[in-house]
Amino acid sequence: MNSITMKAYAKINLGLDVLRKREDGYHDVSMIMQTVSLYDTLTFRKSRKRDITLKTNLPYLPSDQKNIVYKAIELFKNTFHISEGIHATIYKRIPVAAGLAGGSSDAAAALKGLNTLYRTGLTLKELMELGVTLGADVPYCLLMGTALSEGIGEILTPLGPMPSCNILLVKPDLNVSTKYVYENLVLDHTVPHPDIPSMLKAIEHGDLAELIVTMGNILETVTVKEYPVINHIKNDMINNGALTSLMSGSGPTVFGIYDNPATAEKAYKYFKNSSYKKQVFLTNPYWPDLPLKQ
Ligand SMILES: C[C@](O)(CO)[C@H](O)COP(=O)(O)OP(=O)(O)OC[C@H]1O[C@@H](n2ccc(N)nc2=O)[C@H](O)[C@@H]1O
Ligand SMILES: Nc1ncnc2c1ncn2[C@@H]1O[C@H](COP(=O)(O)OP(=O)(O)OP(=O)(O)O)[C@@H](O)[C@H]1O
Repeated sequence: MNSITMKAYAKINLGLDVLRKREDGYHDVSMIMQTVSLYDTLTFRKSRKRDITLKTNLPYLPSDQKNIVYKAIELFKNTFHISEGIHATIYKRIPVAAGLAGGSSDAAAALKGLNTLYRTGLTLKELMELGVTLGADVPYCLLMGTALSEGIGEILTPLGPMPSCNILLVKPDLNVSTKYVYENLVLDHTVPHPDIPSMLKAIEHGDLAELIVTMGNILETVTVKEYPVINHIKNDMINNGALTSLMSGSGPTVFGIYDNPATAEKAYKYFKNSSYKKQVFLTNPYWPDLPLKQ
C-alpha cells in the first residue's frame, strides 16, 4: 500500500462545562461530544523525497509546520524513525477556527491513517496518548461517536448513542481563538454551569426531549458577550423550528437540533439564503462503522 484516504469528521459539544483552571494553564472540563456527518478528506502518500509536503484547497490555511496535519505526520515519523517522505492533501469542508474541531479531526485522521499505511499497530489508547500532545480534542476525534470527555479532554467514556435527529450548523464569518476564550472565562458563582449528569441520564434514556432541556455551553459566557451575532443566530434557529440551539466548543458555530427532517430542511434553506450561505451545513449525528482496536 502506497497511499491511504481518510475522512475526518467534525464534532459538536452537546454539553460543555469547565470545572477549574489547572496549574499548567489548561482547564478540567466535563463535556458531551458528538461526531456529525460533515467531514474533510485527507490523503497520505509515501514519497521518495525525505520531507513532509502538504497541499490544501484553502489558500489561507498554512501548509507548513503550522498546519496540525504537518505536526501529526512529523510526530508519527519521529515516533517510528521513518525517514521516507510523506505527501498529504487536505480537502477542507469543515469551517476553520469554528469550534468544530476541524484541525483536531484532521490530525486524528493523520495518526489513524499513517498507523494503517505503515502497519505500526498502535491501539486506540496508544494513538490517543500520541494525539493529546497535538491538542486536547484529538483523543476524542480518534474515538468519535457520543462520548463524555473529561480531564483536559483526554479522559473519554463512550456513551449513547444520542437519539437520532438533524443537526444544522451555521458559522458566522468570524474566527474565534480557543485560547482567548478559555483565558477570558470567569469561573465564579455567577456563572451558570450546564447540568452534565442530567444530560448523561437523558442519553441513557434515549430521550431527545429530555436531552435538549439540559444542554448548555459555559463558553458562551465569553464568546457571546464578544459576538452578539451568535445569540441572533441561536434565536433565528429557534424561530425556524429548532428544539434547541447552542454554540459549539469555543465558537462561533451555532448548531440547532431538529426532530423533523422537513423542518430541518426548511431551516437549512432559510440560512442558505442568508448572509451566512457558504457556512451552513445540514448534518446528522455520525458513528464510525468499526471502532478502532482498544
Ligand atoms: C473548546 C474545545 O474544542 C471543546 O471541545 C476544546 O476544549 C479545545 O480543544 P483544542 O482546540 O484541541 O485545544 P488545544 O489546541 O489543546 O488548546 C488550545 C488552548 O485552549 C486552552 N484549553 C484547551 C483545552 C482545555 N481543556 N483547557 C484549556 O484551557 C488552552 O489555553 C490552550 O492553549
Ligand atoms: N488542518 C487544519 N485545519 C484547520 N485549521 C488548522 C489546520 N491546521 C492548522 N490550523 C489552524 O488552527 C486554528 C484552529 O482551527 P480549527 O479549525 O482546528 O479550530 P476549531 O474548530 O475551533 O477547533 P476546536 O473546536 O478543537 O477548538 C486555525 O487558526 C487554523 O489556521
